[in-house]
Amino acid sequence: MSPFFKKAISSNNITAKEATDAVRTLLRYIGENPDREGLIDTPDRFCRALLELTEGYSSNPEEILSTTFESQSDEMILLKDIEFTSTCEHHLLNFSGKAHVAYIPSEGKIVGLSKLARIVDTFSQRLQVQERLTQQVAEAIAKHLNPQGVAVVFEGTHSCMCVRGVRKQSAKMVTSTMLGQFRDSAASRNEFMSFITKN
Ligand SMILES: Nc1nc2c(ncn2[C@@H]2O[C@H](COP(=O)(O)OP(=O)(O)OP(=O)(O)O)[C@@H](O)[C@H]2O)c(=O)[nH]1
Ligand SMILES: [Zn+2]
Repeated sequence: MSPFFKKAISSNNITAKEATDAVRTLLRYIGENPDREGLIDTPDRFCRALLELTEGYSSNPEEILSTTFESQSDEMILLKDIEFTSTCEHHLLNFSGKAHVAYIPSEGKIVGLSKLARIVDTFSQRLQVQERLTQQVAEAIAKHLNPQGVAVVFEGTHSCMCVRGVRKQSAKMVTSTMLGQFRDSAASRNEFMSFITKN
């Protein structure tokens, strides 16, 4: 392993050697030889990939949503079909799909559209279950923008159900969190649902 990578993957008081040794153990656990040519750099790559997939732990939702703009709008603002990719905390396997995020501003306080996608990334790039991911995105927007309502839907395909276990390739999990006006008003909820189901 190069000294650069040794330094790069030390994290949370765990040294690169401890982390890569753990992966070497797992490789031996499945009957592989971690010293064969094709696997020699794999523990290092795996640790770097895992850090990359969980870099949302070091991103701060409050900071992302801190730049706001004034607008007279009090209508629903929706960003739909936001690709997300996350890691299931039960199996450490990928789940991914699309998220749809809407809010109804209050006091004319809006955010740049990309920030909604950044919030999705922040919480996706952690070990997750889809229900909590959905709720965290909605609650972060509710907390930092104080809007009249927030609606969040995630549609995800879980590798742990596709490539192993029950092996259902087409099954999709759909989760939603509705807050404020989207929870209280069927009309607002229906408007949101009709937008996200339209092409
Ligand atoms: N509710 C929920 N369940 C999830 C999510 N991701 C994975 N799971 C499920 O987590 C469960 C873990 O169940 P266990 O019985 O402990 O694990 P397992 O023996 O590997 O289960 P199988 O996947 O059924 O083989 C499985 O049913 C997975 O389908 C998620 O985001 N939300
Ligand atoms: Zn899983």
